[in-house]
Amino acid sequence: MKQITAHTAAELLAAMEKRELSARQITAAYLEQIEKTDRHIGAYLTVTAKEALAAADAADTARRQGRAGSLCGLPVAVKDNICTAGVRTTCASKMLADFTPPYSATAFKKLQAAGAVLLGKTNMDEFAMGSTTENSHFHPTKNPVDPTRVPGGSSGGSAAAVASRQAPLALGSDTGGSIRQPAAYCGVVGLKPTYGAVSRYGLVAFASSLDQIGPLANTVEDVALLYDAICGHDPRDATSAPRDYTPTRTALWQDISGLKIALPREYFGPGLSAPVKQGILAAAHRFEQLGAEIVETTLPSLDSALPAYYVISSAEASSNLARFDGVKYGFRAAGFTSRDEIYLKSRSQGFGAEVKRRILLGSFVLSAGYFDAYYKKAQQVRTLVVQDFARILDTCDMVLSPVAPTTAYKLGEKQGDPMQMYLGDVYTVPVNIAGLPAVSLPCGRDEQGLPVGMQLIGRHFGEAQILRAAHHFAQSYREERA
Ligand SMILES: NC(=O)C[C@H](N)C(=O)O
Repeated sequence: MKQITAHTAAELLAAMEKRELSARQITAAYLEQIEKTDRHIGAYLTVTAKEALAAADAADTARRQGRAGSLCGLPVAVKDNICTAGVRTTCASKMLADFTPPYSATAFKKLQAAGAVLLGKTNMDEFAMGSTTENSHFHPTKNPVDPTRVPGGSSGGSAAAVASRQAPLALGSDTGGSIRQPAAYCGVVGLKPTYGAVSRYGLVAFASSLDQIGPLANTVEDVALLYDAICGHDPRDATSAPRDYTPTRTALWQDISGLKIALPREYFGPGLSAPVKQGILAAAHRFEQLGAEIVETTLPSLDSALPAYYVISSAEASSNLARFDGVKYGFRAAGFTSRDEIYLKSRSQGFGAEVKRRILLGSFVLSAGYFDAYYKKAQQVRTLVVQDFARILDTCDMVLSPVAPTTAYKLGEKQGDPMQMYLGDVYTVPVNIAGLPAVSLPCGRDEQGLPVGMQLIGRHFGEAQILRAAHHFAQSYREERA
């Protein structure tokens, strides 16, 4: 018999439906796995063991009484920038190290309403700024595939939790690749939903025009299951899209023959490593064998999307993070003699180096005299990126793309070189800039056995279609490896 934690969420759900397993057994098994392995991985910042077992019992009761929601009894890990009422939500920052929110994010409320069980809160780069989870105030997270390497970021804790079987499902957030890149580095599946598909209410804001909450799991089906539970209109988020969301999970098995998949040639420029290039080309070939058509195309805005992202996201961050001033809530430095000194000392001591870098960069590009040259220009580039994708997706169903230029690198390798770190986001940020959905999933391994990821970028609200293509790909890829 397989260990409980070796199952997919869909399998666990089926086992609970047949009364072969209880939510308590499942939750206890994951808590035990956390206890055993998280010392070496560092995926979690907070583990809510007692509350999880109580929630599992409540889920078992609900199921017995015929009130089981779509995630009834399934454990889930939640990134620590998603507010959970009564449970510490730190954003992996000293600034919020003792912050317990009085309310929950809508996405988390939806999980609870569906019967999910919170296992704990996962590590991340401080305020989601970074690509390695090394920018956490608390500790770095290690990649479960090779603990000398980074798990990616900023949702590195969520990806590592799923990859090390410390959770079957996890929520992350993605501003410029923060779900997709750690999924790729850890060899799991992650979805960045269409901007507006999942409520941002209760997600601590980094860059409001780019942030989205999304699911991570070991299979495409589990990602679909979790996405179906969290998407939907929310009047508390003014950018949430009022529309009908049809379940994506049930559509996964529909045929994909005849799908048109675009492959822009700019992806293959300098910087793309050989193993990732091979993985993407092999994936394209596999899609052709599955009956899809690969269409070569161009994405001329690719190179300018990256600087535009860092201008826009930092500008928005400098404004969003102004609320952390040592007065209303969060960290307050000791030894001040004036109001200005509270601000100055609290922010100087409460934020880490990367967060300060982004605030400075953001304030600079918004300042009088520089606004037109940087911020306005970046917004113009944003329009070009939107137009590029619109042109491609007018005739093609989706775009096939690398997730990151390389596989997971060593801990500490890029820590002192922020520019190198930023360059790793070249393939993921255009998707946020255009507000499109994209799923990241494994498509190969390099010589050292490290996972290579690919992403499928869809039309706005085209989650069902990209998940379907990803599911077919993963099925055939797994069959071959087995
Ligand atoms: N937040 C993200 O999506 C990660 C991106 N690497 C950033 O630092 O902005």
